[in-house]
Amino acid sequence: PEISLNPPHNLEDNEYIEEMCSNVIQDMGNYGLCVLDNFLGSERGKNVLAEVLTMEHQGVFRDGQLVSSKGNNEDSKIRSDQICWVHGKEPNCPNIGYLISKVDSVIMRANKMDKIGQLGRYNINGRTKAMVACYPGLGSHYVKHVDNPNRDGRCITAIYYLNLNWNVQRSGGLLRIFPEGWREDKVADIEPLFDRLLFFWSDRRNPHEVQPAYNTRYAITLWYFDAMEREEALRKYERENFLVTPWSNDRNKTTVLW
Ligand SMILES: O=C(O)CCC(=O)Nc1cc2ccccc2cn1
Ligand SMILES: [Mn+2]
Repeated sequence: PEISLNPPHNLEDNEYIEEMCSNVIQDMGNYGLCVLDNFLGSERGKNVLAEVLTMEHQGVFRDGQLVSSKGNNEDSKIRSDQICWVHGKEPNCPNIGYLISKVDSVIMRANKMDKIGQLGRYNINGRTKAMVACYPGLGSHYVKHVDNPNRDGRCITAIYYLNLNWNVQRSGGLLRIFPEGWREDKVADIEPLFDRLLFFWSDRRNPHEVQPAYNTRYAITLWYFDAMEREEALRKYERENFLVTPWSNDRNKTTVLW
């Protein structure tokens, strides 16, 4: 009989997705974070990387926050992440679109499958656009912070890393998460490895920082909304007519609802 080599990444295949979702449910329940390696497989992963590199060459990245490396004089300032928001339906990035649709299906599936855990208590009904980030490798870093400290509606952060042959000893760029409730001296050190997908709760449970990077470091981030929290945030912000996307001063709409 034909030996069917199960392709390493049959993301089209339901039972593969189901198995992945039970990992997500379990790890989010136990640790508040979850790492899925080889998420797309190396070929698809490289296609996504190629699209990000093309964007970078086209100069679409907007300079991120300014962080001063030494004194505060202008020339000593280095840019931290450079970012660009992508819908995923743009004609020039079908592979970023494919990545987004696969992350969406894992999150939506896990949200429905989870009957007892925290993940099942959310009603995940949308997300931000994809934030493509590039850290220039000049020691650029990201100071310790919480993604959603004030209930703006975001419940899960999903980060897809694109860095081929990344070596933290040589290149730094480690993501260090300080999960609330873990012992004081325990942290989660996540290497930004190629084709790695990371989920973590976006709120105060997961303060995190990016340590200085010495090679260019690429990542794509999606933030998923809980319907209820997002609804409350929109009501609250509209009353105080705050920017309803406190995470980005990106004028155009950065939210997508299913
Ligand atoms: O690249 C990583 O490993 C994580 C980096 C990271 O935390 N990025 C990030 C980027 C952000 C940009 C705007 C507003 C809030 C933000 C919060 N977090
Ligand atoms: Mn963050």
